[in-house]
Amino acid sequence: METPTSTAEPMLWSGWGDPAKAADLPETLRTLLRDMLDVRAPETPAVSFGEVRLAPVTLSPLVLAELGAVVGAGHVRLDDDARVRHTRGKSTLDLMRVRAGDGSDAPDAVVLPGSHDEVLELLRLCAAHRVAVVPFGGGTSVVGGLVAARDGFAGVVALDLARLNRLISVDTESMTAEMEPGLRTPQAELLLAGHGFTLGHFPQSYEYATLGGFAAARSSGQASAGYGRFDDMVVGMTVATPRGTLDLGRAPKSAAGPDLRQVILGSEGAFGVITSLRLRVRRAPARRIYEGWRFGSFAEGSAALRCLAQEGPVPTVLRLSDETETMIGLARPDELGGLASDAGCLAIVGYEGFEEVKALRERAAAVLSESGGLPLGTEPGESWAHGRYSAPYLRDSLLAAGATVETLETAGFWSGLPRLHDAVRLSLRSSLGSPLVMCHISHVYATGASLYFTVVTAQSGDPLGQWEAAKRSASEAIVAAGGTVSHHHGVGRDHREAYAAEIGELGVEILRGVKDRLDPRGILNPGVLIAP
Ligand SMILES: Cc1cc2nc3c(=O)[nH]c(=O)nc-3n(C[C@H](O)[C@H](O)[C@H](O)COP(=O)(O)OP(=O)(O)OC[C@H]3O[C@@H](n4cnc5c(N)ncnc54)[C@H](O)[C@@H]3O)c2cc1C
Repeated sequence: METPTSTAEPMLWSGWGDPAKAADLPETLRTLLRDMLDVRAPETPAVSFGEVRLAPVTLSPLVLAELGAVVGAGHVRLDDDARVRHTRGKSTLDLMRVRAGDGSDAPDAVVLPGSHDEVLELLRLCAAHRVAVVPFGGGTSVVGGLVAARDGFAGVVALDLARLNRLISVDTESMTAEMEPGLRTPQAELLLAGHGFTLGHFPQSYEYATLGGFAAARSSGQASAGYGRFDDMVVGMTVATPRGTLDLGRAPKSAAGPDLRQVILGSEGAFGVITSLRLRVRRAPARRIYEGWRFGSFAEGSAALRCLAQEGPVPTVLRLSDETETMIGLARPDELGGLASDAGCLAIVGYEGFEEVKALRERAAAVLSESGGLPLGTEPGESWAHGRYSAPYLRDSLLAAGATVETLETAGFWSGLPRLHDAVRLSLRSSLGSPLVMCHISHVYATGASLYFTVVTAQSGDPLGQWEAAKRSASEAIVAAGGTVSHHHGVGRDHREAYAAEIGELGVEILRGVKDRLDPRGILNPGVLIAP
């Protein structure tokens, strides 16, 4: 059993990430916002921490004492700091609400269990007292996955899994590691590095998101072409539910009926709390090379990526920015807003591995060249790798400057991708007037790919309503164009209606049936995934 030696700084309560890394807006971006989007400073600046309005704690002292008896009184927190930091997630809407002083979704208490058995006991108590429970990993949900419906409940607790942060064991022969859900990615990587392994999961939320959150929301990292999505990495898991324990995954693959792991993956805390994961690991690579390729158009670049995804060789990182994103420089955060003069679309192609990297790179280069790509060398790739986690810090500065910036993502089959790309852009433009809409192919498969959109627009007098309406219509456009409402962010509350449209009434009934069996009193994340 190994525990991490370092923990990251607590996340900024009103924005993203480590407060020490707050980013100023480059002058080029300020000009762009003013001249292109007519962005003006907001009339009301963000509130200070002390001005966030929290609802009074409704949980009775008796219930709080019982929770404390399970985890130890020091692990039940009622202070404003803990409550504010466990209010919602990190979507732009979440940030706007808290910056406006709205702490109405704050949990009554934050409870930190230290073992699977403690989680089981907490769930039993909360069911008995009808207390809603929000499993809380890194708090980086961008789909409203951390907001519980309060109606009919005696109160809400955030079940923070940070103390479940051990590497339990490594099976070097099977190349799997059993790890606890509260491990943040840097901690997990550090522990695995001690054994020469890596997970290879590098989402943009890398610094703060946890293993449990990745499994619960079916996350996908920036190197998914090579290492796979997080749900591909999960070979086993233990889940605490109000009805008892589920131990899933006794073999890598099985024909023994439907795979119940798939019921828990993506269930976003609505069916149970993941208390340990058995994960496939890879040997930590000795070589990493990232490079840039330019294509004449998004269509040409997409065809090249499809060719690699279908015929191989498949690089570890494979992404392609559309013309607008290439022009703004989003794929090269160090030069953001510099308005690249050469037209076309930038692809970032990365290789991680060992001796085979050289040959792989040569074979992939031949395919990319034959598909019309122009090699740009490693400089754009290194620039991308250097700035890959910095964009979320800029979002805070953009918000403060009066711009709404948000991302949304989908996936579809290759044949439907152009239609999906057009449909989302059209919908965002018709809702928002003249926003800046950028897109890249973020994850590729043999049969299709994921499209990841970044939208920047001037804030209206009601920025929350403005984005809610735009997001609703974009989700409808995605479903109508045959895409999925989420490739890797999950459902939460924000995508609930669109998800229901995607799976149909019968699909929702199946989920409701599972929930009723595992969580008969409906205490787990009420309102997330399916309507309460
Ligand atoms: C700036 C930014 C960048 C992002 N980039 C990416 C990206 O590149 N790729 C990507 O996939 N996602 C990305 N995300 C989304 C987010 O990081 C992922 O959804 C991630 O999986 C959430 O992990 P978390 O630990 O923060 O979970 P949380 O946000 O704490 O929880 C997410 C959901 O899972 C539930 N949950 C958490 N832990 C458990 C558990 N142990 N058992 C059961 N349920 C649990 C919660 O109740 C909630 O519904 C990004 C988010 C932000 C803010």
